[in-house]
Amino acid sequence: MRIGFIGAGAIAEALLVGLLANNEVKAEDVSFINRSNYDRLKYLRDKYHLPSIERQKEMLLHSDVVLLAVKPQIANEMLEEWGPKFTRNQQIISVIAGVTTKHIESFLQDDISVIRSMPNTSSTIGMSATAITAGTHATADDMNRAEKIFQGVGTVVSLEENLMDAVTGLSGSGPAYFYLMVEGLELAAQKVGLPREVSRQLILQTLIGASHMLMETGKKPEVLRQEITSEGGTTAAGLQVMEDYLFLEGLEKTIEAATKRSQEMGEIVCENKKYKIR
Ligand SMILES: NC(=O)C1=CN([C@@H]2O[C@H](COP(=O)(O)OP(=O)(O)OC[C@H]3O[C@@H](n4cnc5c(N)ncnc54)[C@H](OP(=O)(O)O)[C@@H]3O)[C@@H](O)[C@H]2O)C=CC1
Ligand SMILES: O=C(O)[C@@H]1CCC=N1
Repeated sequence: MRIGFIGAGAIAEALLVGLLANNEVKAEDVSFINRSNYDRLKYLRDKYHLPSIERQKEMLLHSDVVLLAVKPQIANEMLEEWGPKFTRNQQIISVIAGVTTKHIESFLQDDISVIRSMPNTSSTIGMSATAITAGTHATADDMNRAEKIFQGVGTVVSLEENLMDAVTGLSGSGPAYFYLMVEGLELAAQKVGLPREVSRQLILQTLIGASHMLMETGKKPEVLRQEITSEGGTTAAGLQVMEDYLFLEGLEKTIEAATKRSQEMGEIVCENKKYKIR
């Protein structure tokens, strides 16, 4: 399989690392193009032993799979340039937040297969939670191929497109919510006297342990939480403060806001409105 990335940023590199590590693709079959950052292309070429930058440029249009990985505000400009060049024997996979398959299809000449996806940056270590959805001309075989690509970098669910904004707000942005939580716990741990290196080790193992408990015991989170919470004990004291500070309401608002932003970004791009970064 030859795979070409339009957009050579953070998520494109994360996907490449995962795909190479899982032997889903060979370095010699990978190409990247971007807008102007030549140093970035050189970095990728040297680090992952990719073909020369000139060769990559030629290869891109002959890729079996073309991954669209530019920022939403660039999507229309990129689609105007590249859309008419794609052909029916290619498969387009977009990771662009908010942008619909219909919108991408409107730039293509043929009944080309388009799949919209939402991975996250944990692709770098093969631990992404990815959702994919089929455009008008994507066949079951195309979906299988996309599923296989993303399985190389984590787990994959296949969903109706109307759920993709919610996925973007939940698991696309999701790692950031956990990173913020780790940052907050580290600061809090310092305040109660724990050195940073020690607290980081304890927090990370607690996070890993909790996610493995959820996956391996099959118990519901509320059951596992209750198992830790002794009456009148430390956990109850901590959880009470989380409740007082409206932790759950905060999470609800967080996911709502991120989902809404994905919808808005999609509308701005798909309806060609002026893009505003807040
Ligand atoms: N980061 C994340 O966690 C996730 C991001 N996404 C989505 O992935 C997409 C990319 O995000 P991210 O990797 O963070 O973005 P980055 O800003 O890191 O990278 C964007 C890339 O697109 C290139 N580019 C810009 N304009 C063009 C153009 N006209 N033609 C070709 N290439 C172009 C840029 O090149 P240059 O530097 O030369 O301008 C740059 O290499 C976004 O749409 C985002 O919604 C999806 C899932 C998770
Ligand atoms: O913040 C963003 O818009 C992108 C989409 C999901 C993760 N990062």
